[in-house]
Amino acid sequence: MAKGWPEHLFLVGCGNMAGQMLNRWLDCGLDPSRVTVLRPSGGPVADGVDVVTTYPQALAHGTTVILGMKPYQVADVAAQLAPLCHAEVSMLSILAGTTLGDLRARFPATGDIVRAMPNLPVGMGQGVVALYTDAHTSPSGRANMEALLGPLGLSEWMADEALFNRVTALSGCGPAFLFRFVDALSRAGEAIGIPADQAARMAMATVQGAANMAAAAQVTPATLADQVASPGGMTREGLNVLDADDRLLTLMTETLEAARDRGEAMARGD
Ligand SMILES: NC(=O)C1=CN([C@@H]2O[C@H](COP(=O)(O)OP(=O)(O)OC[C@H]3O[C@@H](n4cnc5c(N)ncnc54)[C@H](OP(=O)(O)O)[C@@H]3O)[C@@H](O)[C@H]2O)C=CC1
Ligand SMILES: O=C(O)[C@@H]1CCC=N1
Repeated sequence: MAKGWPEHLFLVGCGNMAGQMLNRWLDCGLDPSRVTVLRPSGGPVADGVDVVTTYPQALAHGTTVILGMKPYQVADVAAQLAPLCHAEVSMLSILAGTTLGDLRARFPATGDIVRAMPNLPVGMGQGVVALYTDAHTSPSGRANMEALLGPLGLSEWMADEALFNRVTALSGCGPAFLFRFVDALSRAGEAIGIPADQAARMAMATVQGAANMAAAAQVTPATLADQVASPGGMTREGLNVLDADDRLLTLMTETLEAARDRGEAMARGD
């Protein structure tokens, strides 16, 4: 690893998620000539990045492989990729519901293997990346992955792999849940009579401003909500709807549980 970047980066799949990661790395100074992307379509990725549709003859020492295809493709990919892997190859998997043990079994000769769960805002350097590895990964391997993932946003090691599907539900899937919320806020505004285009603009700007404020605040989001709500005023009436029988909390808990359970089913091969 030189200056925080791997000598070579080999991405297997580069769609919505891995594409955001790569864009951020390139924006932050990764030399595109170090990057090879394997994607069946062969479509271009970025200036200077080599795109291939078949596997190379070998992977050079110092290569970091990113598994960025769909989880159900791991068996097909391993059949072709595992023979190329060796102790001087590191691997970062972003496959949801695919355990480290499964990866070690499919890529037994690989050196360091790290499981990561990013989310889409990594493309802006404002993502969240959960990480997990085992004792087979060297301290330098951990440090190298931390350096690679640093430009993507907040990254945190999980102490227990059992937490991985749970954190995937929260931060990996989380952007989709927030996008739904923005859409619902906008459509609810329209439902009470605000012109649709204005409701959409104002909902988006409200969420953006409120999220930025919450991130910078010295108090919790729960306290901030109370600061908006004047006693006897409008906000309190609205919060009473969200809070009745813990309605919003229950909805969010059920949402995360459903996503978590799907990850656990995927890990069982269902
Ligand atoms: N989307 C998200 O928000 C998140 C996704 N993930 C994980 O990221 C991974 C990819 O998801 P996402 O980016 O949404 O999916 P996409 O469908 O956008 O991208 C999949 C990529 O895999 C490539 N591909 C398809 N078949 C193969 C194959 N047989 N061998 C190698 N590559 C192949 C595709 O090639 P081509 O470009 O040619 O079509 C494409 O580049 C998943 O494992 C998912 O669990 C993790 C966190 C968040
Ligand atoms: O939906 C999925 O399975 C992946 C995992 C997190 C976000 N997308």
